[in-house]
Amino acid sequence: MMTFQQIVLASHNAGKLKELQAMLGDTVQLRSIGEFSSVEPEETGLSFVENAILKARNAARISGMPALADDSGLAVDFLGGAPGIYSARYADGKGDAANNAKLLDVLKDVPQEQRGAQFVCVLALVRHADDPLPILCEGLWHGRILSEASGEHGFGYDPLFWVPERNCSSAELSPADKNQISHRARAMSLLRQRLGLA
Ligand SMILES: O=c1nc[nH]c2c1ncn2[C@H]1C[C@H](O)[C@@H](COP(=O)(O)OP(=O)(O)OP(=O)(O)O)O1
Ligand SMILES: [Mg+2]
Repeated sequence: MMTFQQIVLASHNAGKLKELQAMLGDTVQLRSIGEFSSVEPEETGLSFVENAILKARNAARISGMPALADDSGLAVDFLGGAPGIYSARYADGKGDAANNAKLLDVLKDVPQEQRGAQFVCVLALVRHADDPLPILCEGLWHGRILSEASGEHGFGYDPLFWVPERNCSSAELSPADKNQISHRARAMSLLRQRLGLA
């Protein structure tokens, strides 16, 4: 079994840090890569797995610590899985509000029953920068894209993501509830099992 007291989180996204730390509990402390560097690596991979590994290795190299990365995004059925790994860059780096506005616009004439989508999360944990055996865990969350934004919690595409099992948007869920059922929660549950924390 691997034990870690501190892991560096290879993410500059404060929403992810908050959610992942809440899921991990206080046995493992996540430190933000932002404490070590403000430079974000270019996400050149073609898959969530590749980008998660790339970010984890980069953070381990910079910090000298074991590193956890989260590569995640929204895969919309009608768009053949787009924006997918490009979710954060969908509106050319203009941020969450612009990404959401673009998605609403692209789907404006698409009827309800064709608005299915999945949130995807891949977690990659490396013990050191050159680790030949990263731990990889994936989680999916099925829902639908709303035709207007709703809710104030969460981050990213949460206001546009309808959660069928709760009858509300992901941004209307309490943080604790989202952390029980989200794509990230599913991936983290697998990771906790792999680390012997579950
Ligand atoms: O629970 C979520 N609720 C709403 N939106 C979400 C969620 N999970 C991922 N997303 C969206 C945000 C971003 O548009 C993309 C992740 O992109 P991704 O590159 O993995 O993260 P990021 O650039 O924000 O931070 P970083 O790469 O430093 O970890 O998917
Ligand atoms: Mg990113």
